[in-house]
Amino acid sequence: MTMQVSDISFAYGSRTVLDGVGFGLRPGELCALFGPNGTGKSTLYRCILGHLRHQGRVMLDGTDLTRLRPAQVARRVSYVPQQHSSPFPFTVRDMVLMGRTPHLGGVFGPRRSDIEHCERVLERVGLAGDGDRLYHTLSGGQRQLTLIARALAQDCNVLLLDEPTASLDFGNQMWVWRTVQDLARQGRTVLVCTHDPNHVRWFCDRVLALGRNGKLLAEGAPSTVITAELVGNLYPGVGAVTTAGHGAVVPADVAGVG
Ligand SMILES: Nc1ncnc2c1ncn2[C@@H]1O[C@H](COP(=O)(O)OP(=O)(O)OP(=O)(O)O)[C@@H](O)[C@H]1O
Repeated sequence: MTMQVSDISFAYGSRTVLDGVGFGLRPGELCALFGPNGTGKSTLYRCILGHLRHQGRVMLDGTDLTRLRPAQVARRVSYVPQQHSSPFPFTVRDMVLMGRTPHLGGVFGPRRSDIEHCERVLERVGLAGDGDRLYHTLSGGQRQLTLIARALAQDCNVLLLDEPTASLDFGNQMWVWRTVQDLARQGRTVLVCTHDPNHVRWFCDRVLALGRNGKLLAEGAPSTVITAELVGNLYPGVGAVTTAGHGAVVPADVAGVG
C-alpha cells in the first residue's frame, strides 16, 4: 500500500509546527523519521492519521484518507504511539485484543482465531506470561512492547511507529528493528520515528529528516542523509561527529579523531 503525504502544514494556535511537509512511502520499504525533540514528528503522525485538522492531503493507494471511516483506516494503518496511558484497568491481553477490533464484524466479540492470534503475538514480544496483568502496572518497556503487540495484532499493510524502541533494552531494541525490517520485506509500508542516527543507518532503507523549522531538511538513503554534517547541524551541542567505522555516528573525540 502506498502512502502519499502532500504539503502538510499544522499550527498549535499561532505556533506553526509543520510547514509544507510532503513525502511518499512505498510498500516493502522501511523509512525512518528523524529529527530533534519538539520538531513535530508526533504531530506529523497525528496529522497523517487525521487526529489533527491540518492543511495538505494524505492519500492511501490513491484514496484520500479523510474519505475513509475510522474503522476503514484502522484496517489499513496501525499506529504505535510514543506514550499511552489507559484510563481503564485493561489487562495486557485486552490491550492486544483491541488490535483485532477493526477486523471484527458487527456486534460480535473476538473469535477464537483472534484470541489465538493475540496469544501468538504476546509470545512473539516476550509477554506470553503477562497476558492477565494490568497494563498500567507494567514497566515502561513492557508497556511499549504491549503497544507494539497491539499493532502486530492489528495486522495492517501500513505501520506508523513513533519511537517504538525508546524504553526498550538493547535486546528488545534489536528485536523491534529486525521485526519491522521483516514486515517491510513482506511488503508492508513502514514509517518509524527514531532519535538514534545509528539505527537509521543500520536498519532503514530511507530517511526523512525533519528540521527545527517544521520542514523536511533532507530525504534519501540513510548513508547519504545521516552524515556527520547533518547530525552536527541538527545537534550543534554534540560537537564534531564522525561516521567513520562500521557506518556508525560517533562523537569525534570518542572515535579518537577529534
Ligand atoms: N497539544 C499541544 N498543544 C500545543 N503545543 C503542542 C501540543 N502538542 C505538541 N505541541 C508542541 O508542538 C511541538 C512539536 O511537538 P511533537 O510532540 O510533535 O514533537 P516531536 O518531534 O514528536 O518531539 P519529541 O522528539 O520530543 O517526541 C513541540 O514544541 C510541542 O511542545
